[in-house]
Amino acid sequence: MEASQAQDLAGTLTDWVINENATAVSRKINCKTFAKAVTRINQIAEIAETEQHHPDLHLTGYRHLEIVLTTHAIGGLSENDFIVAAKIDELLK
Ligand SMILES: C[C@H](O)[C@H](O)[C@H]1CNC2=NC(N)=NC(=O)C2=N1
Repeated sequence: MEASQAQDLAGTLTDWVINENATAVSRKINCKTFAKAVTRINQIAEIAETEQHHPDLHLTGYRHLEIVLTTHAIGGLSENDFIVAAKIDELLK
């Protein structure tokens, strides 16, 4: 999709940031424990498998999870990224 459309959609997702060239959106969550972070990863994996659209998940500092969504097939953002982002937001709220 066009960068301007991606920026508009990203603007509706308050907890996500869009990168400079509008090719990815990301959200960071701080979990209380390593085990809770791994539970989140598994819940997000289930959404990804259902949607057949998969985020990059970075678990660092043992309990800080960054979720990055981009559509690898096009090297940019697609509607699928925003669908998965909304489902992750629903999970986390
Ligand atoms: C066939 C299969 O659905 C595709 O290869 C999917 C799988 N999940 C994917 N996830 C993401 N983020 N980008 C893709 O291009 C992608 N491709």
